[in-house]
Amino acid sequence: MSKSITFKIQPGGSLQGAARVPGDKSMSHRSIMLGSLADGVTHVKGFLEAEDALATLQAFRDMGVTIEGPTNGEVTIHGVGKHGLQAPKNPLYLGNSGTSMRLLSGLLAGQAFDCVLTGDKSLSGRPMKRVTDPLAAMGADIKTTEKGTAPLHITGRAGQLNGIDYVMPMASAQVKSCLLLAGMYAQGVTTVTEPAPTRDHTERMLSGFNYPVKQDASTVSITAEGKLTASDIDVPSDISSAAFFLVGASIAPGSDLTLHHVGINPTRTGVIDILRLMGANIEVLNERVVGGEPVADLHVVYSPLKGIDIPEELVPLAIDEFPVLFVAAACAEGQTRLSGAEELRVKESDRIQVMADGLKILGVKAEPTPDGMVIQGGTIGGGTVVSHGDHRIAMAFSIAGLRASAPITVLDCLNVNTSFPEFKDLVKNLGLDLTCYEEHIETV
Ligand SMILES: O=C(O)C1=C[C@@H](OP(=O)(O)O)[C@@H](O)[C@H](O)C1
Ligand SMILES: C=C(OP(=O)(O)O)C(=O)O
Repeated sequence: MSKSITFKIQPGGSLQGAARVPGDKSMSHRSIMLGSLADGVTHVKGFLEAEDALATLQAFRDMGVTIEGPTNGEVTIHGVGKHGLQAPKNPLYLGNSGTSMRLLSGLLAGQAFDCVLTGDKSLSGRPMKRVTDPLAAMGADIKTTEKGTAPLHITGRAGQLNGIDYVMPMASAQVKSCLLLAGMYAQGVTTVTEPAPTRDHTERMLSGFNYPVKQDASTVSITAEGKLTASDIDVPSDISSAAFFLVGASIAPGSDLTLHHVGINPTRTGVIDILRLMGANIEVLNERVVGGEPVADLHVVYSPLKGIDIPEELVPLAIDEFPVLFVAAACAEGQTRLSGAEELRVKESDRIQVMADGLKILGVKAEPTPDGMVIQGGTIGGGTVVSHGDHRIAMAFSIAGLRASAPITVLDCLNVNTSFPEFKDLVKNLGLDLTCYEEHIETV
């Protein structure tokens, strides 16, 4: 038996009140990784209790790390030190999580044991050569399928990795982080240069654990000369989860919403910049720094949006927010054009094609291009769309219901649990008329 989840959304409504969305997914992954490799005990608050981050947590338990929790977002990690991981008895199953697989491939390349990384159907179709090629140049031994996908068979090359100077062909925080983690086990200096700024949580958290990392403009360097000292971590709310509500309140007349304690690291705030360029009314309040990461409360009030050409430099800073930004564009007056976003085609689904298909079903003029989309704003109708098992597509089409003229049914929503299990309850409490149907399907 397998489970299938369908969301049915009645049209209209507005988002009102205040909420704290769950913890940042990127930081939750990294808190487990660095906490496990640290000397001492790390306490994490605000940990994201969703499938992706839990897959990372389970992987480290499988490698012998004692981890207590999560209980109400609190996790206690009994660090085993940089060289203390043990060989897992079985392949490490990483579910739907690209971050887990790509970061772990780097971290495990230089260990004293072999292991296999596997994932679900979506993760098993995502490109891994982007990490295994530069890792091979460092001396790693990782086998992929012929297509360059998982499962990854890693032969541990303890003491045999060498630092490289790598200029990334794409703006990817996962590739950058993978190489930095491998660099912690390599001889000499590992240097990564990015073509555009991407999220820097790995660099910040390494510094928070007292591990030396050198940053100079678009280049980050690391060596094996260092150790991680346990450090308490307070994970703020995930701006990528907050984005659904920022867009929802911006498009639904009558909305007035405050989102508390949201991470506003400048490498993540592209969604605020893009929405403001479109005319959104978003205030950033009570800015503060918590555990080396900037945090604020976000106040958003409905405001009519207009179409824009999205500046390409904002793309990596809003990379996970495009599904819901496409919904904002569909509600805006005039045309919105996105380019330079070909990375969207290799996420949990092809987010350009899947969003264009769904928007067309809802009567929106949306034309996919190889690296983006052109959307003519106007009205959103009703219909049945498919999320293709992609959490962000499921949540984006749910938010579209706020401005739809007829009910929207979103099929295949189980994967919302990978990043935001509380989404359906929270969005309902704030004003969206969403009903969740669960079906059990016979599998052969
Ligand atoms: O490093 C991270 O935590 C992430 C980086 C991004 O992926 P890419 O590096 O593939 O852009 C993003 O899409 C993903 O959700 C999380
Ligand atoms: C792309 C995403 O995550 P990952 O790459 O970790 O699967 C996401 O959460 O939108």
